[in-house]
Amino acid sequence: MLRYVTTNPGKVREAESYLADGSVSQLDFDYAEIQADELAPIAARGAREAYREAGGPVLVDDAGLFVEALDGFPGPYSSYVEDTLGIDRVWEIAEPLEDRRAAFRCTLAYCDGAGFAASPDPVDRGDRVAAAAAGPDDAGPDGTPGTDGTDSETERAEPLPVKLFEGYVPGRIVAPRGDGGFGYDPIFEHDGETFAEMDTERKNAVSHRGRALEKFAEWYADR
Ligand SMILES: O=c1nc[nH]c2c1ncn2[C@H]1C[C@H](O)[C@@H](COP(=O)(O)OP(=O)(O)OP(=O)(O)O)O1
Repeated sequence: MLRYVTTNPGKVREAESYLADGSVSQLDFDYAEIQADELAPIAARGAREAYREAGGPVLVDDAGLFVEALDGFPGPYSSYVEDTLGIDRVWEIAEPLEDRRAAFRCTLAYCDGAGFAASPDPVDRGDRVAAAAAGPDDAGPDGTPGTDGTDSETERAEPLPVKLFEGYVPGRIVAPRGDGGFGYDPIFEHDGETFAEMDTERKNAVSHRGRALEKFAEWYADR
C-alpha cells in the first residue's frame, strides 16, 4: 500500500484521481521540513523520514507559491506565511506590484527503501539501501544519493534513494475570488480563472500538483 504523506486534505482530494482506487491511503504525518530555497531537498528529506515512519512506500508532496517580483517569496515558506499572514495579506503585499506574475510549484518525493536505476527485484526490496540514483529527468539535486550527506538520524552510510517528480503552473496574483480549492487558490489566477473558481478536475488538468502526479502515476505504473 502506497501512503500519500500530508496533513492537508486539499492535497489528498487532488491526488486521488491519479492514484488507483484502494492502492493508496493518506498518512497524516507531519515530517520535519528543513529550511531550503527549493522544494526538492525538503521533499526528499521528508520522504526518507516518512518511509521510516510508515515502514513502506511513501509519496511526499511539498508545494508552494512563488511570486516573481518578490524573488520567489513565499516559496518553500508558503505554509508558514499562509498560517501567519494569511492569503488576504499576501494579496495586500502583491497589490502594489506592477508585475504580479507568480507560479505554483510541487515536488513529489517517492521512497520505498530501494533504488530505482536497475529494475529492482521486489523480493529483495526489504530494508536494503541501494546506491541507485534517481533519473535525471525528474530528479532535483537531492534525488541523487549522497548529495545531502549522511542522514544524521540514522547510521546509514548513504541516504535512502528518493525519486522526484516536479510540476509547475504559471499565473498571477489577483484579489481573492472563488470558494473552491484550498490555500492560496483564491488569489492565484491562471487563464482568466482563479484556482478557487475551478473544480478539482479542471484545476488538476493545469496545476503544478496535477503535472507532478501525472509524471509520478506514469512512472509508478511502469516501474
Ligand atoms: O494547489 C494549491 N493551491 C493553493 N495553495 C497551495 C497549493 N499547493 C500548495 N499550496 C500552498 C498551501 C500551503 O500554504 C503551501 C504548501 O505547504 P506544504 O508544506 O507543501 O504543505 P502543507 O503544510 O499544507 O501540508 P503538508 O506539509 O502536511 O503536506 O502552499
